[in-house]
Amino acid sequence: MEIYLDTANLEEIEHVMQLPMLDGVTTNPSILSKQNLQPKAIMKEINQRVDGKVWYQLTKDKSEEMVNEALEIVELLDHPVIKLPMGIEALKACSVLTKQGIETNMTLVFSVSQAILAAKAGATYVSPYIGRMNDIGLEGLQFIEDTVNVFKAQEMSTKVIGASIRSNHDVVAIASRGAKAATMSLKVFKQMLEHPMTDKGLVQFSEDWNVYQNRL
Ligand SMILES: O=C(CO)[C@@H](O)[C@H](O)[C@H](O)[C@H](O)COP(=O)(O)O
Repeated sequence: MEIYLDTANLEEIEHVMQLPMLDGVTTNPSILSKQNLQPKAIMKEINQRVDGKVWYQLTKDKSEEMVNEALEIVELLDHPVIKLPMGIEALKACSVLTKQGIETNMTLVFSVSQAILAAKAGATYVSPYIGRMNDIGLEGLQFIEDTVNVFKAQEMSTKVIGASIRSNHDVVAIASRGAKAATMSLKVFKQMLEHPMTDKGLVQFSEDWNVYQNRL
């Protein structure tokens, strides 16, 4: 399973990016807007700190402009993934970028039919937003399962990446339903990593070891 950090915060990225299980960093306009640098400057800074894929979401409306924006960003990154917000113009741009060998992600996908169209346009990934679906009473996990099943049945190679993930339990739930990737905040990543019983066990082992060493 691919695991991404959903952030443009350089301190957060430096804090964990050396860990080998992280596959890169995903961003979107809201995430970038929290920084005080121009978007291209932030993307370059992220790229310097990440040994993996760096995802950038296009901001233009028309497919031609989207393709041009994507090509400018691709120049700046070692392993770019271009995110396109679901829509007719994005589908057109996606297919152009795919034909040029650029990895793409159709984001803001909220129905299986949208996911099918994204896959047909050649998207490398589609992003269902689990948290935001659950917030409005939709079944985020069922959606992941249905999309994975349709892709399997149709032999479509597009991967499902779970986005808008709110806890480590969401990560496990989407993994067990066949999502190939997840993107999450540092908080959720830490939830995946840490457990109070691990901490308690470490303290106990260390105390027992010290007692044993002092006795010898
Ligand atoms: O779509 C991707 C990655 O494919 C993400 O970067 C995605 O934009 C973010 O996970 C969401 O915007 C975060 O959603 P939320 O936590 O604000 O509900």
